[in-house]
Amino acid sequence: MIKFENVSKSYKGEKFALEDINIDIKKGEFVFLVGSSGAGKSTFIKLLLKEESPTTGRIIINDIDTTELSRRKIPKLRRSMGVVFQDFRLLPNKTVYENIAFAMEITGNKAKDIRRKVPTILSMVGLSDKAKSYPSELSGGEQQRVGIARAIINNPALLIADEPTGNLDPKNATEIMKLLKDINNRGTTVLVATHAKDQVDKMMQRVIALDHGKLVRDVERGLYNDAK
Ligand SMILES: Nc1ncnc2c1ncn2[C@@H]1O[C@H](COP(=O)(O)OP(=O)(O)OP(=O)(O)O)[C@@H](O)[C@H]1O
Repeated sequence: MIKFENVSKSYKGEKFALEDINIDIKKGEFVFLVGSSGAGKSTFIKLLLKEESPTTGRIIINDIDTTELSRRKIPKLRRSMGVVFQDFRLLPNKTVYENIAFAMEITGNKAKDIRRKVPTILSMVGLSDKAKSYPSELSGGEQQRVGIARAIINNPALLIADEPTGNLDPKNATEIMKLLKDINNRGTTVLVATHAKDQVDKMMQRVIALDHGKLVRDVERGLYNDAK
C-alpha cells in the first residue's frame, strides 16, 4: 500500500532530512515510526501527504506513483488518508458532532449519510454522550477521540497519526493507542509517528526507526529501542 523506493529529501539543498529510504507497508499493517526530534518523521508524513516531494526516489501509494501525480489529482490522494495531530486541531466554535459532520460536508456527502454516520462513529470512539459539547469542554483524551473520529469518518485506507499522544497523560495515551489499534483491527492501515517509548513497547507492533534521516531499524513486533 505504501512503498518508498530510494527516497531522499533535502530542503533547499541542505543536508538530507531523509536519506535513501526503502520501505514497504502492506494494507492492514500497524506501524510505529520512531526517532528523536529532527530524525525525519514529519518529513516522512509530509511526503506521504504530498505536502513535500522527494528530492530523489519514488513514493508509491495504492499502486500510484505519487511522485508523478498531477496537481489536480492530489486532493483525491489526500482523501484516501486521514490525519490525526498532536494538538487535535478541532474547530473551537463547532460542537463535537459538528466537527465530525464538517469533515463529511466538505467532501460532498449527503445530509442523510452524515446524519446516519456521525452517531455511529461517535459511539465507536466512546463519545456518544458528548455530541453537543464544544472542544473546550472536553479533556485532552476526549478531544483526541474527536480528532480520530474526524480522521476516519470518510473511510480512509490509511490513518496517519503524528505524535497523537504527545499532549496526553499516560492513561489517556494508552486509551488512544488502543483506539488506533481497534481501528486497525477493522482493516485500516495505521501509521503512528511518536516519541512515546512506553506506548510503543506496550503495543509490540512493527517499528520503523529513523535517525538523522536514515532508516536504522525495521522490525516486526519491535520495541522503541533495540532489545539488547
Ligand atoms: N521546511 C524545512 N526547511 C528546511 N529544513 C527542514 C524543514 N523541515 C524540516 N527540516 C529539517 O529536516 C530534518 C528533519 O526534520 P523533521 O521535522 O522531519 O524531523 P522530526 O523527526 O519530525 O522531528 P520532530 O519529532 O521534532 O517533529 C531536520 O534537520 C529539520 O531541521
